[in-house]
Amino acid sequence: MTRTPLSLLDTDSLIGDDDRAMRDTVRSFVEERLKPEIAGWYENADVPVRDLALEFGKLGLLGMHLEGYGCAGTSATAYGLACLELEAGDSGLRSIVSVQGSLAMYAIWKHGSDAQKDEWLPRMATGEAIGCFGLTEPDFGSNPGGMRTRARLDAPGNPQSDWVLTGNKMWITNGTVADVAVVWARAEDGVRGFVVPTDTPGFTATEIKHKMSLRASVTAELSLDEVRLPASAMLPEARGLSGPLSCLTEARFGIVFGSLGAARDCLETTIAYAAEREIFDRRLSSYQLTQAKLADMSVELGKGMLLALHLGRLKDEGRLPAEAVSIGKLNNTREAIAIARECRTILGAAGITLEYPLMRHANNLESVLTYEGTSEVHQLVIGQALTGESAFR
Ligand SMILES: Cc1cc2nc3c(=O)[nH]c(=O)nc-3n(C[C@H](O)[C@H](O)[C@H](O)COP(=O)(O)OP(=O)(O)OC[C@H]3O[C@@H](n4cnc5c(N)ncnc54)[C@H](O)[C@@H]3O)c2cc1C
Repeated sequence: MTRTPLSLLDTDSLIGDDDRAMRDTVRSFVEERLKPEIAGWYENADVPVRDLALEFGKLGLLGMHLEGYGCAGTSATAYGLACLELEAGDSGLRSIVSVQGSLAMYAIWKHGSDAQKDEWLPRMATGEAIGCFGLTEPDFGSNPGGMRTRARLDAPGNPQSDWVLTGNKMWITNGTVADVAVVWARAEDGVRGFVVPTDTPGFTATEIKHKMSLRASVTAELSLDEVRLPASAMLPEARGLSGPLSCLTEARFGIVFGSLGAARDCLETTIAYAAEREIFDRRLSSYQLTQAKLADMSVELGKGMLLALHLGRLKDEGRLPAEAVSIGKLNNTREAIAIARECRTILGAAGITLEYPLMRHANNLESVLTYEGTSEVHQLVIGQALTGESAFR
Protein backbone atom coordinates (compact mmCIF):
# COMPACT_ATOMS: atom_id res chain seq x y z
CA MET A 1 0.00 0.00 0.00
CA THR A 2 1.31 3.48 -0.84
CA ARG A 3 0.79 6.65 1.19
CA THR A 4 0.28 10.25 0.09
CA PRO A 5 2.96 12.77 1.15
CA LEU A 6 0.80 14.58 3.70
CA SER A 7 -0.69 11.40 5.17
CA LEU A 8 2.81 10.44 6.34
CA LEU A 9 2.56 13.11 9.03
CA ASP A 10 -1.21 12.77 9.45
CA THR A 11 -1.57 16.53 9.20
CA ASP A 12 -5.34 16.03 8.76
CA SER A 13 -5.51 15.12 12.45
CA LEU A 14 -4.58 18.74 13.21
CA ILE A 15 -7.60 20.08 11.33
CA GLY A 16 -11.04 20.39 12.98
CA ASP A 17 -14.10 18.63 11.52
CA ASP A 18 -15.76 21.79 10.13
CA ASP A 19 -12.59 23.01 8.48
CA ARG A 20 -11.93 19.57 7.00
CA ALA A 21 -15.48 19.35 5.61
CA MET A 22 -15.10 22.75 3.96
CA ARG A 23 -11.68 21.74 2.63
CA ASP A 24 -13.14 18.58 1.09
CA THR A 25 -15.91 20.56 -0.63
CA VAL A 26 -13.36 22.89 -2.23
CA ARG A 27 -11.15 19.94 -3.19
CA SER A 28 -14.03 18.25 -5.03
CA PHE A 29 -14.92 21.51 -6.79
CA VAL A 30 -11.33 21.92 -7.94
CA GLU A 31 -11.11 18.31 -9.16
CA GLU A 32 -14.44 18.26 -10.96
CA ARG A 33 -14.96 21.82 -12.20
CA LEU A 34 -11.55 23.52 -12.43
CA LYS A 35 -8.92 20.89 -13.23
CA PRO A 36 -10.54 19.74 -16.49
CA GLU A 37 -10.47 23.35 -17.79
CA ILE A 38 -7.33 24.83 -16.32
CA ALA A 39 -4.76 23.85 -18.97
CA GLY A 40 -6.91 25.46 -21.67
CA TRP A 41 -7.47 28.64 -19.67
CA TYR A 42 -3.74 28.84 -19.02
CA GLU A 43 -2.70 28.15 -22.62
CA ASN A 44 -5.14 30.71 -24.03
CA ALA A 45 -4.60 33.19 -21.19
CA ASP A 46 -8.36 33.42 -21.05
CA VAL A 47 -10.09 32.63 -17.77
CA PRO A 48 -13.81 33.31 -17.15
CA VAL A 49 -13.27 35.38 -14.00
CA ARG A 50 -16.88 36.62 -13.81
CA ASP A 51 -18.41 33.13 -14.01
CA LEU A 52 -15.87 31.74 -11.57
CA ALA A 53 -16.45 34.56 -9.09
CA LEU A 54 -20.14 33.67 -8.97
CA GLU A 55 -19.28 30.00 -8.43
CA PHE A 56 -16.75 30.86 -5.73
CA GLY A 57 -19.41 33.07 -4.17
CA LYS A 58 -21.90 30.18 -4.08
CA LEU A 59 -19.31 28.07 -2.30
CA GLY A 60 -18.86 30.86 0.26
CA LEU A 61 -15.18 31.39 -0.59
CA LEU A 62 -15.16 35.17 -1.13
CA GLY A 63 -14.17 37.03 2.01
CA MET A 64 -14.91 33.73 3.73
CA HIS A 65 -13.12 34.44 7.03
CA LEU A 66 -14.71 37.89 7.45
CA GLU A 67 -17.72 38.39 9.74
CA GLY A 68 -21.05 39.80 8.53
CA TYR A 69 -22.13 41.35 5.22
CA GLY A 70 -22.92 37.94 3.71
CA CYS A 71 -19.44 36.55 4.38
CA ALA A 72 -19.18 32.97 5.62
CA GLY A 73 -17.27 33.87 8.81
CA THR A 74 -15.14 30.73 8.82
CA SER A 75 -11.91 30.23 10.72
CA ALA A 76 -8.71 31.64 9.25
CA THR A 77 -7.44 28.06 8.97
CA ALA A 78 -10.44 27.15 6.82
CA TYR A 79 -9.63 30.09 4.55
CA GLY A 80 -6.03 28.92 4.30
CA LEU A 81 -7.13 25.38 3.45
CA ALA A 82 -9.46 26.72 0.74
CA CYS A 83 -6.51 28.63 -0.73
CA LEU A 84 -4.46 25.43 -0.67
CA GLU A 85 -7.10 23.47 -2.57
CA LEU A 86 -7.66 26.25 -5.12
CA GLU A 87 -3.94 26.56 -5.77
CA ALA A 88 -3.71 22.80 -6.28
CA GLY A 89 -5.81 23.76 -9.31
CA ASP A 90 -3.81 26.85 -10.26
CA SER A 91 -2.23 29.84 -8.53
CA GLY A 92 -4.27 32.11 -10.81
CA LEU A 93 -7.55 30.67 -9.50
CA ARG A 94 -6.41 31.13 -5.91
CA SER A 95 -5.38 34.69 -6.80
CA ILE A 96 -8.97 35.53 -7.80
CA VAL A 97 -10.15 34.54 -4.32
CA SER A 98 -7.18 36.15 -2.52
CA VAL A 99 -7.52 39.52 -4.23
CA GLN A 100 -11.28 39.60 -3.79
CA GLY A 101 -11.36 38.48 -0.15
CA SER A 102 -8.04 39.40 1.44
CA LEU A 103 -7.25 42.58 -0.44
CA ALA A 104 -10.33 44.35 -1.82
CA MET A 105 -13.00 43.10 0.60
CA TYR A 106 -10.71 43.13 3.63
CA ALA A 107 -9.67 46.74 2.92
CA ILE A 108 -13.32 47.82 2.93
CA TRP A 109 -14.27 45.54 5.84
CA LYS A 110 -11.38 46.71 8.03
CA HIS A 111 -10.98 50.34 7.02
CA GLY A 112 -14.28 51.31 5.36
CA SER A 113 -17.31 53.31 6.51
CA ASP A 114 -20.61 51.56 7.24
CA ALA A 115 -21.97 52.93 3.96
CA GLN A 116 -19.00 51.54 1.98
CA LYS A 117 -19.39 48.14 3.65
CA ASP A 118 -23.14 48.03 3.01
CA GLU A 119 -22.72 49.08 -0.60
CA TRP A 120 -19.97 46.70 -1.64
CA LEU A 121 -19.36 43.74 0.69
CA PRO A 122 -22.60 41.74 0.21
CA ARG A 123 -22.28 41.87 -3.59
CA MET A 124 -18.58 41.06 -3.41
CA ALA A 125 -19.30 38.05 -1.16
CA THR A 126 -21.62 36.59 -3.81
CA GLY A 127 -19.22 37.40 -6.65
CA GLU A 128 -21.71 39.75 -8.32
CA ALA A 129 -19.22 42.58 -7.84
CA ILE A 130 -15.51 42.02 -8.42
CA GLY A 131 -12.84 44.03 -6.66
CA CYS A 132 -9.19 44.79 -7.32
CA PHE A 133 -6.47 46.37 -5.18
CA GLY A 134 -4.17 49.02 -6.60
CA LEU A 135 -1.02 49.59 -4.59
CA THR A 136 1.94 48.80 -6.88
CA GLU A 137 3.07 51.40 -9.42
CA PRO A 138 5.39 51.11 -12.42
CA ASP A 139 8.30 52.55 -10.39
CA PHE A 140 7.28 51.45 -6.89
CA GLY A 141 6.74 47.77 -6.05
CA SER A 142 8.71 46.69 -2.97
CA ASN A 143 8.76 50.32 -1.82
CA PRO A 144 5.12 51.43 -2.18
CA GLY A 145 5.78 54.36 0.16
CA GLY A 146 7.32 56.16 -2.81
CA MET A 147 4.04 56.05 -4.75
CA ARG A 148 3.33 58.93 -7.14
CA THR A 149 -0.45 58.53 -7.37
CA ARG A 150 -1.91 61.66 -5.81
CA ALA A 151 -5.25 62.40 -4.14
CA ARG A 152 -6.03 66.08 -3.88
CA LEU A 153 -9.02 67.80 -2.34
CA ASP A 154 -10.92 69.81 -4.92
CA ALA A 155 -11.96 72.39 -2.29
CA PRO A 156 -9.52 72.18 0.63
CA GLY A 157 -11.13 73.12 3.92
CA ASN A 158 -14.59 72.00 2.84
CA PRO A 159 -15.41 68.69 4.58
CA GLN A 160 -17.68 67.74 1.66
CA SER A 161 -14.99 68.40 -0.94
CA ASP A 162 -14.55 65.93 -3.79
CA TRP A 163 -11.28 64.07 -4.14
CA VAL A 164 -9.38 64.04 -7.43
CA LEU A 165 -7.04 61.08 -8.07
CA THR A 166 -4.25 61.00 -10.66
CA GLY A 167 -1.62 58.31 -11.26
CA ASN A 168 -0.89 54.80 -12.53
CA LYS A 169 -1.05 51.41 -10.86
CA MET A 170 0.74 48.38 -12.32
CA TRP A 171 0.36 44.59 -12.15
CA ILE A 172 -3.15 44.78 -10.74
CA THR A 173 -4.92 41.42 -10.55
CA ASN A 174 -8.51 41.49 -11.87
CA GLY A 175 -8.00 45.12 -12.96
CA THR A 176 -9.93 44.88 -16.24
CA VAL A 177 -12.80 42.82 -14.84
CA ALA A 178 -13.29 44.71 -11.59
CA ASP A 179 -16.39 46.72 -10.69
CA VAL A 180 -14.57 48.45 -7.87
CA ALA A 181 -10.92 49.27 -7.25
CA VAL A 182 -9.41 49.97 -3.86
CA VAL A 183 -6.75 52.52 -4.82
CA TRP A 184 -4.01 53.79 -2.53
CA ALA A 185 -2.83 57.33 -3.16
CA ARG A 186 -0.79 60.02 -1.46
CA ALA A 187 -2.88 62.82 0.05
CA GLU A 188 -1.73 65.87 2.03
CA ASP A 189 -1.72 63.85 5.26
CA GLY A 190 -0.07 60.68 3.87
CA VAL A 191 -1.21 57.52 2.09
CA ARG A 192 -5.00 57.06 2.00
CA GLY A 193 -7.25 54.43 0.46
CA PHE A 194 -10.15 55.14 -1.92
CA VAL A 195 -13.08 53.05 -3.10
CA VAL A 196 -13.25 53.72 -6.84
CA PRO A 197 -16.12 52.37 -8.97
CA THR A 198 -14.38 51.41 -12.20
CA ASP A 199 -16.97 53.20 -14.35
CA THR A 200 -15.91 56.56 -12.88
CA PRO A 201 -14.79 58.93 -15.70
CA GLY A 202 -10.99 59.08 -15.98
CA PHE A 203 -10.47 55.47 -14.77
CA THR A 204 -9.12 53.02 -17.36
CA ALA A 205 -7.71 49.50 -17.04
CA THR A 206 -5.54 47.87 -19.71
CA GLU A 207 -4.73 44.17 -19.63
CA ILE A 208 -1.05 43.19 -19.46
CA LYS A 209 -0.45 40.54 -22.13
CA HIS A 210 2.38 38.10 -22.91
CA LYS A 211 2.81 36.85 -19.34
CA MET A 212 4.63 33.53 -18.94
CA SER A 213 3.25 33.12 -15.42
CA LEU A 214 -0.27 33.34 -13.93
CA ARG A 215 -1.74 33.08 -17.41
CA ALA A 216 -5.06 31.96 -15.90
CA SER A 217 -5.37 35.28 -14.09
CA VAL A 218 -6.11 38.78 -15.36
CA THR A 219 -3.37 41.34 -14.68
CA ALA A 220 -3.76 44.99 -15.61
CA GLU A 221 -2.39 48.50 -15.53
CA LEU A 222 -4.75 51.08 -14.06
CA SER A 223 -4.68 54.69 -15.16
CA LEU A 224 -6.37 57.40 -13.10
CA ASP A 225 -6.65 60.66 -14.96
CA GLU A 226 -8.28 63.30 -12.75
CA VAL A 227 -10.72 60.74 -11.34
CA ARG A 228 -13.29 62.72 -9.34
CA LEU A 229 -14.74 61.01 -6.28
CA PRO A 230 -17.09 62.17 -3.52
CA ALA A 231 -15.71 62.79 -0.01
CA SER A 232 -17.35 59.53 1.05
CA ALA A 233 -15.02 57.49 -1.25
CA MET A 234 -12.09 57.65 1.14
CA LEU A 235 -11.57 54.72 3.53
CA PRO A 236 -11.91 56.59 6.85
CA GLU A 237 -10.02 54.14 9.04
CA ALA A 238 -6.84 53.70 6.97
CA ARG A 239 -4.04 56.16 7.60
CA GLY A 240 -0.57 55.75 6.17
CA LEU A 241 1.05 52.62 4.74
CA SER A 242 -0.21 50.46 7.60
CA GLY A 243 -3.59 50.49 5.79
CA PRO A 244 -2.48 48.62 2.66
CA LEU A 245 0.08 46.58 4.61
CA SER A 246 -2.66 45.19 6.88
CA CYS A 247 -4.39 43.87 3.74
CA LEU A 248 -1.15 42.39 2.40
CA THR A 249 -0.65 40.46 5.64
CA GLU A 250 -4.09 38.88 5.10
CA ALA A 251 -3.27 37.87 1.54
CA ARG A 252 0.19 36.60 2.47
CA PHE A 253 -1.42 34.32 5.05
CA GLY A 254 -3.48 32.72 2.27
CA ILE A 255 -0.34 32.21 0.20
CA VAL A 256 1.37 30.37 3.08
CA PHE A 257 -1.25 27.65 2.54
CA GLY A 258 -1.91 28.21 -1.16
CA SER A 259 1.64 27.63 -2.36
CA LEU A 260 1.55 24.19 -0.72
CA GLY A 261 -1.43 23.27 -2.89
CA ALA A 262 0.63 23.78 -6.03
CA ALA A 263 3.47 21.76 -4.48
CA ARG A 264 1.13 18.94 -3.42
CA ASP A 265 -0.37 18.71 -6.89
CA CYS A 266 3.12 18.49 -8.41
CA LEU A 267 4.24 15.82 -5.99
CA GLU A 268 1.13 13.66 -6.33
CA THR A 269 1.29 13.90 -10.11
CA THR A 270 4.95 12.93 -10.06
CA ILE A 271 4.54 9.96 -7.72
CA ALA A 272 1.80 8.60 -9.99
CA TYR A 273 3.92 9.18 -13.10
CA ALA A 274 7.03 7.53 -11.63
CA ALA A 275 4.97 4.45 -10.72
CA GLU A 276 3.99 4.00 -14.39
CA ARG A 277 7.09 5.10 -16.27
CA GLU A 278 9.53 2.29 -17.17
CA ILE A 279 13.21 3.12 -17.67
CA PHE A 280 15.91 0.44 -18.20
CA ASP A 281 13.14 -2.15 -17.71
CA ARG A 282 12.27 -0.94 -14.23
CA ARG A 283 9.73 1.44 -12.86
CA LEU A 284 11.15 4.94 -12.34
CA SER A 285 9.73 4.88 -8.81
CA SER A 286 11.89 1.88 -7.93
CA TYR A 287 15.18 3.77 -8.28
CA GLN A 288 16.91 5.09 -5.18
CA LEU A 289 17.65 8.46 -6.76
CA THR A 290 13.96 8.95 -7.54
CA GLN A 291 12.93 7.91 -4.06
CA ALA A 292 15.45 10.28 -2.49
CA LYS A 293 13.94 13.15 -4.47
CA LEU A 294 10.38 12.14 -3.54
CA ALA A 295 11.33 11.72 0.12
CA ASP A 296 13.06 15.11 0.35
CA MET A 297 10.12 16.84 -1.32
CA SER A 298 7.62 15.13 0.98
CA VAL A 299 9.66 16.25 4.00
CA GLU A 300 9.49 19.88 2.81
CA LEU A 301 5.79 19.66 1.97
CA GLY A 302 5.02 18.19 5.40
CA LYS A 303 7.12 20.80 7.21
CA GLY A 304 5.41 23.56 5.22
CA MET A 305 2.00 22.17 6.14
CA LEU A 306 2.85 22.03 9.83
CA LEU A 307 4.04 25.62 9.62
CA ALA A 308 0.88 26.73 7.81
CA LEU A 309 -1.41 25.00 10.31
CA HIS A 310 0.54 26.53 13.20
CA LEU A 311 0.14 30.01 11.70
CA GLY A 312 -3.54 29.27 11.10
CA ARG A 313 -4.02 28.41 14.74
CA LEU A 314 -2.21 31.58 15.85
CA LYS A 315 -4.40 33.65 13.53
CA ASP A 316 -7.56 32.00 14.81
CA GLU A 317 -6.42 32.91 18.32
CA GLY A 318 -5.81 36.50 17.22
CA ARG A 319 -2.09 36.46 17.93
CA LEU A 320 -0.36 36.07 14.58
CA PRO A 321 2.45 38.62 14.14
CA ALA A 322 3.30 39.89 10.64
CA GLU A 323 6.88 38.55 10.99
CA ALA A 324 5.52 35.02 11.41
CA VAL A 325 3.49 35.44 8.21
CA SER A 326 6.73 36.49 6.51
CA ILE A 327 8.39 33.27 7.71
CA GLY A 328 5.52 31.25 6.27
CA LYS A 329 5.37 33.11 2.96
CA LEU A 330 9.14 33.00 2.49
CA ASN A 331 9.51 29.33 3.32
CA ASN A 332 6.44 27.88 1.66
CA THR A 333 6.72 29.72 -1.66
CA ARG A 334 10.45 28.98 -1.85
CA GLU A 335 9.94 25.28 -1.13
CA ALA A 336 6.90 25.05 -3.42
CA ILE A 337 8.80 26.32 -6.45
CA ALA A 338 11.74 24.03 -5.63
CA ILE A 339 9.32 21.08 -5.48
CA ALA A 340 7.66 22.04 -8.78
CA ARG A 341 11.04 22.22 -10.54
CA GLU A 342 12.32 18.97 -9.02
CA CYS A 343 9.11 17.17 -9.98
CA ARG A 344 9.57 18.43 -13.53
CA THR A 345 12.94 16.66 -13.70
CA ILE A 346 11.30 13.35 -12.80
CA LEU A 347 8.86 13.67 -15.70
CA GLY A 348 11.67 14.45 -18.13
CA ALA A 349 10.42 15.94 -21.40
CA ALA A 350 6.80 15.18 -20.53
CA GLY A 351 7.18 17.60 -17.65
CA ILE A 352 7.46 20.62 -19.93
CA THR A 353 4.02 20.16 -21.51
CA LEU A 354 0.61 21.35 -20.37
CA GLU A 355 -0.55 17.74 -20.23
CA TYR A 356 0.99 17.73 -16.75
CA PRO A 357 0.70 20.60 -14.26
CA LEU A 358 4.38 20.88 -13.27
CA MET A 359 5.68 23.60 -15.54
CA ARG A 360 2.42 25.54 -15.18
CA HIS A 361 2.71 25.46 -11.38
CA ALA A 362 6.45 26.29 -11.50
CA ASN A 363 5.83 29.26 -13.80
CA ASN A 364 2.95 30.47 -11.65
CA LEU A 365 5.07 30.22 -8.52
CA GLU A 366 7.51 32.73 -10.03
CA SER A 367 4.76 35.33 -9.57
CA VAL A 368 3.82 33.97 -6.16
CA LEU A 369 7.47 34.41 -5.06
CA THR A 370 7.28 38.02 -6.21
CA TYR A 371 3.86 39.35 -5.26
CA GLU A 372 2.68 40.01 -1.73
CA GLY A 373 6.27 40.86 -0.83
CA THR A 374 9.20 39.30 -2.64
CA SER A 375 11.30 36.68 -0.86
CA GLU A 376 13.95 39.34 -0.31
CA VAL A 377 11.44 41.69 1.32
CA HIS A 378 10.36 38.91 3.70
CA GLN A 379 14.01 38.17 4.52
CA LEU A 380 14.40 41.85 5.39
CA VAL A 381 11.25 41.80 7.56
CA ILE A 382 12.57 38.77 9.47
CA GLY A 383 16.09 40.26 9.60
CA GLN A 384 14.72 43.46 11.10
CA ALA A 385 12.81 41.50 13.74
CA LEU A 386 15.99 39.60 14.65
CA THR A 387 18.43 42.50 14.72
CA GLY A 388 16.32 45.58 15.34
CA GLU A 389 17.96 47.11 12.25
CA SER A 390 16.03 48.08 9.14
CA ALA A 391 18.04 47.12 6.05
CA PHE A 392 15.40 48.14 3.53
CA ARG A 393 17.38 51.15 2.38
C1 LIG B 1 1.00 38.36 -11.51
C2 LIG B 1 1.11 39.51 -10.54
C3 LIG B 1 -0.02 40.03 -9.93
C4 LIG B 1 0.07 41.11 -9.07
N1 LIG B 1 -1.08 41.64 -8.50
C5 LIG B 1 -0.99 42.80 -7.78
C6 LIG B 1 -2.19 43.42 -7.30
O1 LIG B 1 -3.30 42.91 -7.45
N2 LIG B 1 -2.07 44.62 -6.65
C7 LIG B 1 -0.86 45.24 -6.45
O2 LIG B 1 -0.84 46.32 -5.88
N3 LIG B 1 0.29 44.65 -6.90
C8 LIG B 1 0.25 43.46 -7.56
N4 LIG B 1 1.41 42.86 -8.03
C9 LIG B 1 2.68 43.55 -7.87
C10 LIG B 1 3.62 42.94 -6.85
O3 LIG B 1 3.14 43.16 -5.56
C11 LIG B 1 5.03 43.53 -7.10
O4 LIG B 1 5.48 42.96 -8.31
C12 LIG B 1 5.99 43.24 -5.96
O5 LIG B 1 5.67 44.02 -4.83
C13 LIG B 1 7.45 43.53 -6.37
O6 LIG B 1 7.55 44.79 -6.95
P1 LIG B 1 8.33 44.95 -8.33
O7 LIG B 1 7.80 43.94 -9.29
O8 LIG B 1 8.22 46.38 -8.72
O9 LIG B 1 9.83 44.56 -8.03
P2 LIG B 1 10.91 45.52 -7.36
O10 LIG B 1 10.37 46.14 -6.13
O11 LIG B 1 11.48 46.41 -8.42
O12 LIG B 1 12.02 44.46 -6.94
C14 LIG B 1 13.01 43.97 -7.83
C15 LIG B 1 13.98 43.11 -7.05
O13 LIG B 1 14.60 43.91 -6.04
C16 LIG B 1 14.52 43.25 -4.80
N5 LIG B 1 14.53 44.22 -3.71
C17 LIG B 1 13.58 45.12 -3.36
N6 LIG B 1 13.95 45.81 -2.28
C18 LIG B 1 15.18 45.36 -1.93
C19 LIG B 1 16.11 45.67 -0.90
N7 LIG B 1 15.84 46.61 0.02
N8 LIG B 1 17.28 45.01 -0.86
C20 LIG B 1 17.57 44.06 -1.77
N9 LIG B 1 16.72 43.69 -2.77
C21 LIG B 1 15.55 44.34 -2.85
C22 LIG B 1 13.20 42.50 -4.88
O14 LIG B 1 13.14 41.48 -3.90
C23 LIG B 1 13.28 41.98 -6.29
O15 LIG B 1 14.08 40.82 -6.33
C24 LIG B 1 1.35 41.71 -8.83
C25 LIG B 1 2.49 41.17 -9.42
C26 LIG B 1 2.39 40.07 -10.26
C27 LIG B 1 3.64 39.50 -10.88
